[in-house]
Amino acid sequence: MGDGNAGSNRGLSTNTNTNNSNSGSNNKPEWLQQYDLIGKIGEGTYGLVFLARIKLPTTNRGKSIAIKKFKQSKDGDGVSPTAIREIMLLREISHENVVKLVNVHINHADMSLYLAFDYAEHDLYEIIRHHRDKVNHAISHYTVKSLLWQLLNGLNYLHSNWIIHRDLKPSNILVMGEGDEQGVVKIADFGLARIYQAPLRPLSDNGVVVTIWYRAPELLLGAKHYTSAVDMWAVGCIFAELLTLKPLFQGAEVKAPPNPFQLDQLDKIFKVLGHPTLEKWPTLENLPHWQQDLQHIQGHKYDNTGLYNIVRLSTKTPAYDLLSRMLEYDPRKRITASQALEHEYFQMEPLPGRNALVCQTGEKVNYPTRPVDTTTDFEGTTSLQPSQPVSSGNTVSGSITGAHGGTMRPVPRQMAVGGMQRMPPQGMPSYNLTSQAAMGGGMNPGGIQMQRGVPSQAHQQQQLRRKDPGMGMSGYPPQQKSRRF
Ligand SMILES: Nc1ncnc2c1ncn2[C@@H]1O[C@H](COP(=O)(O)OP(=O)(O)OP(=O)(O)O)[C@@H](O)[C@H]1O
Repeated sequence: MGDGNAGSNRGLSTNTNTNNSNSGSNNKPEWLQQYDLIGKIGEGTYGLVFLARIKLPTTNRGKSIAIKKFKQSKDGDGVSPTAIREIMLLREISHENVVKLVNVHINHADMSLYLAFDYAEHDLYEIIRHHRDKVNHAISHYTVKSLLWQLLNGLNYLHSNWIIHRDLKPSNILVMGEGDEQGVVKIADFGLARIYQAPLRPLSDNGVVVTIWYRAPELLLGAKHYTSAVDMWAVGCIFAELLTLKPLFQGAEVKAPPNPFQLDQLDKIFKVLGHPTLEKWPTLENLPHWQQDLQHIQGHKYDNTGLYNIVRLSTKTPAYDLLSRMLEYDPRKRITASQALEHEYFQMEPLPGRNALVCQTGEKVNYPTRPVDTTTDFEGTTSLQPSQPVSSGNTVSGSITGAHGGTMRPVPRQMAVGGMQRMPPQGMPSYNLTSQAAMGGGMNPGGIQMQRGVPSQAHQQQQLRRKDPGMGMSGYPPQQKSRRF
């Protein structure tokens, strides 16, 4: 990888062996033989996400893993040493509410990158969609509160470690399916924007559009520097979406690099919250797009529709109070993750719990498992075995189906043509990647322990139960210990 020291400096055993030859059968690169590749589960700005199982003989045998394959940058310069250092830092991040990066693999030939994460069966995008489109009723107060508390808890940990997520949105907030961690929230995708040093624009040219719906007003107005407050704005938007099942501010993105004036998105925000004033947000006038805002927007009359109307909460409720503090215009006044965890909303019944996927009564809530496209391999083009049973619950009996017979997600967020939802079953357009035959030299290949695979238990058969207080949560701030977790 050209920068093997990045890991060893962090006390990791980086394997800088540049032997890219294949070993074993099936013409697979050495590192890939640790896994059974099941199929593609998603596509984002930076690449494709695959479901795989650990198959080598260790205690983790059969464990589901999400492997995120990063595209080559447009100029084909691979992964920079700086990016590698960032990634190795991410390996040290460890918190129950943050998805675990379990391994890093590099294709030395073109420096393409594969990150292996713990697999989570659900995400907030799908949970919200399920309630909105399938069951047609709101998410329970207990579940909303438990999801939000855990999201804030993970975020508080990241912020305490000087990591700003920058791209929080429902699909990046994962929720564990069946098992010890059932119903536990895991923040995914943190730190990746920094790796690519592309804060507001994706490198991708695959038609996937980066959503701006969760973007903080200071960024929309051209702020150059991120602070942790941008994440809190996104959490506010997500909180509202959990309550209403609809994105709070659905603006249309202006696509002109770098960081253009996002008129429509700002307009959507101002319609709900009113136009910000210099009195409430004094540093507003220093923002690069403020003048444009004056020209384009200030003439508009914003009849403040009222956030409370949209989320249908009385302004006197703690839930509304917390939400409005998250959606405070001035980032310096916006509530922090640690303050939010202490908010009255979390002190009152129903108290948040560790397993968010149960009702307050303890009854399980069933959500569909992730659809898996078993026809797409790591190259994004060719066919895997046509139909494999997917034992984490994704019993796949076709090319793009889920356990409940659903198809791949319909066009999500602002997904444009080329996103997986519009993918024809035959596969995806290919992109530049050295053939698997050239792959190898997995970084820290011993990073995960493996055993020969056995199928994992059938999914969604066990009754979900609320976990006891204080169960095995790592990294919780001391003041949270008395909570139900
Ligand atoms: N560890 C994981 N386990 C299970 N699914 C995952 C995991 N990480 C990501 N996913 C899923 O894979 C899909 C694509 O994720 P990815 O992060 O690449 O894109 P995104 O979040 O949809 O968009 P973007 O990359 O533009 O932010 C999403 O549905 C996401 O929930």
